[in-house]
Amino acid sequence: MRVAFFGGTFDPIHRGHLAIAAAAADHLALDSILFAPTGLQPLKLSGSTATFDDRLAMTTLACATDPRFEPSTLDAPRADGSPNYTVHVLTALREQLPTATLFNLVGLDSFLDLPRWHQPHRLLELTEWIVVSRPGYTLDLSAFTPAQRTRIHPLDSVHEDVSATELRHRLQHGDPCLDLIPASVSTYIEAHRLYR
Ligand SMILES: Nc1ncnc2c1ncn2[C@@H]1O[C@H](COP(=O)(O)OP(=O)(O)OP(=O)(O)O)[C@@H](O)[C@H]1O
Ligand SMILES: O=C(O)c1ccc[n+]([C@@H]2O[C@H](COP(=O)([O-])O)[C@@H](O)[C@H]2O)c1
Repeated sequence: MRVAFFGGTFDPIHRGHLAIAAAAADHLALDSILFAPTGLQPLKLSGSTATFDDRLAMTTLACATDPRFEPSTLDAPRADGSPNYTVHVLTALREQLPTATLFNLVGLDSFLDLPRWHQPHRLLELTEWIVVSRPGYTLDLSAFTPAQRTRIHPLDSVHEDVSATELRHRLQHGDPCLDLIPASVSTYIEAHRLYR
C-alpha cells in the first residue's frame, strides 16, 4: 500500500488541493490520499474561519471526485484545545499502517515553512515527502542532506494560482468563484451561509 497523508486547513477546500492530490497520486502511484483537515494549525493559532465540522464536511464532498481520495479525522481538534502537530499524527499513522509506504503531501509554500514546524528532522524521517509546485514559490533543497533528499519527491507539474484566502474574500464579497471550488462544496457553502 502506498498512502499519502494530506493535511490542510481546507478553509475551504479548493481546486488547487484536488489538483496537487491528483498529480501526486498519478506520479507516485498512490493507492490512497487521506485528506485530513487540521483542528488547530500550530502556525495559525488565530484559528480557521469555518468550524472543523464544516471543513470536514466540505472535504468529504470534495473527496467524492476521485476514488483515491479519502476524508480523514486523524488530525481532528484535540480534547485539550492544544495545537495539532503533524509529527504526532504521522507517528500515529505509521503505527496504524506499519507496512505501508507513507508519504506526506504538501504544497511548496508549506514545505518552505518546515523549519518552523514542530520536530522537522523527525518529520523527514517518519515518511517520504511529496512537495508540489505552487505559483510564486521556488524549491531549494540545498539545506537538506543527501539522505533526506532521497525521501523528498518534488513535483512541478501543477500551476494552480488559487488560495483559500482569496476564495474567502471572494465569497465574502459575493464574487463568483467559477470553477475554483467543486460544485458540491459551493452548494454546501451557500446552504450553510459560510464565509459571508
Ligand atoms: N494552489 C495550490 N498549489 C499548490 N499547493 C497548494 C495550493 N493550495 C494549497 N496548497 C497546499 O495544500 C495544503 C493545504 O493548504 P491550505 O488548506 O492552507 O490552503 P491555502 O490555499 O494555502 O489556504 P490559505 O490561503 O488560507 O493559507 C498546503 O500544503 C498548501 O501548500
Ligand atoms: O506540525 C507543525 O508544527 C505544523 C506547522 C504548520 C503546518 N503544519 C501542517 O501543514 C499542513 C498544511 O497546513 P496549512 O495551514 O497550510 O493548510 C497541515 O497538515 C498542518 O497541520 C504542521
